[in-house]
Amino acid sequence: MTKLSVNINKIATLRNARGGNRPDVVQAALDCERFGAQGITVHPRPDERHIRYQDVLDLKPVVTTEFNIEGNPTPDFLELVKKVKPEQVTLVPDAPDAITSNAGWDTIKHQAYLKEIISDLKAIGTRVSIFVDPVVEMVEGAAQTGTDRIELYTEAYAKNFLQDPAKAIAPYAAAAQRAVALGLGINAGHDLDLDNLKYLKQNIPGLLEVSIGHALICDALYLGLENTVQLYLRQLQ
Ligand SMILES: CC(=O)[C@@H](O)[C@H](O)COP(=O)(O)O
Ligand SMILES: NCC(=O)COP(=O)(O)O
Repeated sequence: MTKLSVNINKIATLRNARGGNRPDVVQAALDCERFGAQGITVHPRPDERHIRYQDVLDLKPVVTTEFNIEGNPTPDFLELVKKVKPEQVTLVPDAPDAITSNAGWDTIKHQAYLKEIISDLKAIGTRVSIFVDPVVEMVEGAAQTGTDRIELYTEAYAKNFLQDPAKAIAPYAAAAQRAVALGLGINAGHDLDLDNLKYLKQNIPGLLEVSIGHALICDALYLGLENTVQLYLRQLQ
């Protein structure tokens, strides 16, 4: 079974646009769960452009599915994660000014750095996933860090899917096969949508979780949040 974790970053983007509490991020998370989402993902960036650290603190006591916190493991981020103790933390190498996540970890160059951070996070009982490109050597490096899972960075897949699905999925299938052989759990995310999700699911055996935000929230503007969550869930059946 592949779980759908709804990333609610863009709910917070809309809320922050006017300075009030509309839409209510906590209520949106609870509604996504009520509509069938099996997880809630947030990515509190250093500039708090969307999800704020306070949102994470407000969400933790009320989220009843899996709570996944994504971010670059800065001291402030790690302090927040250790305070909240989510079911999962997903480490990404984003620069503070990145417009969005745009690369996976170099798990060979940063292996010692990641190994130490992952050990600390696992010690608090949080599952750790790290964001990686679909490159077998990066998957092999990830296995050496002690991470529980990898999250395959699917921007390239999404970009190439419409033109040539088989070519787009090939590196992901190879990376996933190596990950399974190394005992790593497989998550995936970034730019997944209603066009490309089913093919990804069909071609990545053992895919445990997809975290989807931008396209899902955009779709919900036209199709409604409840309907949209259930449309995404149907792609994973
Ligand atoms: C890691 C990843 O690809 C996404 O989870 C990321 O959180 C998207 O960030 P923005 O919502 O800021 O684009
Ligand atoms: N880890 C991917 C995620 O949480 C959402 O990415 P996107 O769907 O907003 O591109």
